[in-house]
Amino acid sequence: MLYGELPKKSDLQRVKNKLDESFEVPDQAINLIYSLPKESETIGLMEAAFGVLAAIYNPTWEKAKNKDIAIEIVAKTATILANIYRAKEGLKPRIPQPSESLARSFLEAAFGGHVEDKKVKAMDIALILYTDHEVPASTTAGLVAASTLSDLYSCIVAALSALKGPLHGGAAEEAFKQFVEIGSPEKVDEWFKTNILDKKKRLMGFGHRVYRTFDPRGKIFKKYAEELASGNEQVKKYLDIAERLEKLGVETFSGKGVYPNTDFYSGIVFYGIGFPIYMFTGIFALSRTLGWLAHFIEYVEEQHRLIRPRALYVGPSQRDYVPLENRG
Ligand SMILES: CC(=O)SCCNC(=O)CCNC(=O)[C@H](O)C(C)(C)COP(=O)(O)OP(=O)(O)OC[C@H]1O[C@@H](n2cnc3c(N)ncnc32)[C@H](O)[C@@H]1OP(=O)(O)O
Ligand SMILES: O=C([O-])CC(=O)C(=O)O
Repeated sequence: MLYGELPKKSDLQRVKNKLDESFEVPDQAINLIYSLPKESETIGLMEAAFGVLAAIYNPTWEKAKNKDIAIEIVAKTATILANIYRAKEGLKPRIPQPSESLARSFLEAAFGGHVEDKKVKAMDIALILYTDHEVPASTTAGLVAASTLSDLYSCIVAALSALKGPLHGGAAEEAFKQFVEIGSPEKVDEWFKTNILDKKKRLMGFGHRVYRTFDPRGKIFKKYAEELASGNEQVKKYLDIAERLEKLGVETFSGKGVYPNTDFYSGIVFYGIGFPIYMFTGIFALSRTLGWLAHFIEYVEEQHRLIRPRALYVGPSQRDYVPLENRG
């Protein structure tokens, strides 16, 4: 993602070492997370923590250093997100430790002990599937910040703020909330009729600005949701609800090119790994951080220009200034 080529063994080891030695974050970032109310929203907490890192590190752009800073940021994102979970669950702070994968280091820091292989594998796949997707709203927001030569940590804050919305990265949480609201597979049809057909609500986890067919990542998430559902009745119930809802959604909306997107099944995977709904967008962010950084660095190093759109003024050509006291 960062270097444009698959690494040689020695390159991979160098990147892995850099990642493993970068999990520490300044105490002020962890203290800030723990000082805020437990109900605080996850992406807001990530923005706050990254604001602290931006203030303390404030790195300048240097070709020789940018990619190393990117790896440091990915490691620190895992630390921040694991500790947001721990703070919200009333657990003590814990720094991720080196392991065979970022997925394992992150999960074991969050949950505070050994995590079974099938959950680590599902997390690893989720980190890969969400890593990058061209220039969606969050990447665009971060690119605008990067184009001003703002520091890389601040660019992440910009990207996070756009990711959070339910039309973008927040959709996995909204999709899963639908499954919870429905409650059982036999209630899907009635819920769909009332909410989607009659009240004309948007079916969350469906539709995409680019795809006019099934999002290929959704099929892979579904496969891992199925694996996590085996032996877990609660996950199986949500999967059954999702499958029925998917069928009704495709029957109703495929004519408009609206199909399930990557967020439709990902929440079931995150829930199956053991995370509550409030973590879903944060996990998306943990994965997408690498893709964002690759875009920012490529843009600044290879085609840098300040991003500054113009607007076409369509109002009246002449307006007189009326003093406040004369405005009625
Ligand atoms: C990782 C990601 O960010 S993936 C996207 C995650 N977001 C969601 O799942 C939220 C739900 N989806 C949506 O709101 C939209 O599909 C978006 C914002 C993602 C993309 O929207 P656009 O490409 O701009 O589609 P647009 O809003 O123009 O809709 C086109 C038509 O499809 C319909 N449509 C699009 N998405 C949906 C949906 N989820 N449910 C019902 N109808 C939909 C619209 O009502 C519209 O119908 P019309 O032509 O009869 O008015
Ligand atoms: O590409 C988009 O518009 C949304 C996105 O980030 C994704 O699908 O991963």
